[in-house]
Amino acid sequence: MQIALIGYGKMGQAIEKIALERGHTIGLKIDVDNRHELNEEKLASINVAIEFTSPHSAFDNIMDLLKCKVPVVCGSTGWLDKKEAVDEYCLQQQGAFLYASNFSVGVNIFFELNKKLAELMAHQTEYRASMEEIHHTQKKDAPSGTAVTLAEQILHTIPLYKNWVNHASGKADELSIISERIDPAPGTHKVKYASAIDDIEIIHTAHSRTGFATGAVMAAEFLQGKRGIYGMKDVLGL
Ligand SMILES: NC(=O)C1=CN([C@@H]2O[C@H](COP(=O)(O)OP(=O)(O)OC[C@H]3O[C@@H](n4cnc5c(N)ncnc54)[C@H](OP(=O)(O)O)[C@@H]3O)[C@@H](O)[C@H]2O)C=CC1
Ligand SMILES: O=C(O)C1=N[C@H](C(=O)O)C[C@H](O)C1
Repeated sequence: MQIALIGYGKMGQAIEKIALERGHTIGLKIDVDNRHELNEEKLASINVAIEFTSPHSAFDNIMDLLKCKVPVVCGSTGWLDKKEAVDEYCLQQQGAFLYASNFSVGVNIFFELNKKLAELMAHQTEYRASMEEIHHTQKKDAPSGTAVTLAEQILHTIPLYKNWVNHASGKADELSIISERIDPAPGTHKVKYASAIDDIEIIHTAHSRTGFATGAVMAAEFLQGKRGIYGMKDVLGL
């Protein structure tokens, strides 16, 4: 498969390594200084583009790729207020789009665990839920995209919580997400239910970026030749 890497930072480079190991070729690398090369001519031989840039650039990159009829795997976080517009444009273009706030197999299993735990805790009113995420100091967005996914799952399942906030909240109907920035931290997420009697915690700790990069390449392999909107659940059959 011929892959275009949109964003050649920490994740772009990790993805390149895994893609080559899995027998793919990198046909195009786009970064800030050659952004003008994201055009139909340069993308002509590309099977799938993998976009890992930043919260501010992801939307424009995705739209340009869909316009050029290139299937897009996107891992950039912090732009989800525009996801509906992307999905709509993708369907209009009869294109293919796959977004995941976290591509690692472990975190996608953790998402399933989080939903199940929230179901079990939904009516246990003596417990209070809270979340914590820890990442490296270069991370641009807070809370992390993964933390937002986990929080949305809890809000969807436990009627008590009306919204999440990115600070310690004393309000009963707010779910607190605490963000810490420490080097080196590829990504740690904790969900805690605390009561006077005991605490229940689930934690996922990434040891490196290899899991995110491997999942992104698996997603690209899945998306090649498809149309429509997908997530990692489709790739992993969860
Ligand atoms: N879904 C997942 O599993 C994961 C998601 N992420 C997310 O991926 C994104 C990237 O993370 P990471 O690789 O660590 O970040 P980096 O800052 O290391 O890399 C981002 C790269 O994108 C480039 N870039 C910025 N703007 C544009 C643009 N308009 N067009 C093309 N390239 C651009 C940057 O260039 P320059 O350096 O010149 O600014 C940089 O090389 C973040 O949003 C992060 O949250 C990260 C890990 C896993
Ligand atoms: O920026 C990162 O590094 C990461 N970003 C993703 C997120 O925002 O959840 C995934 C992972 O935690 C690493």
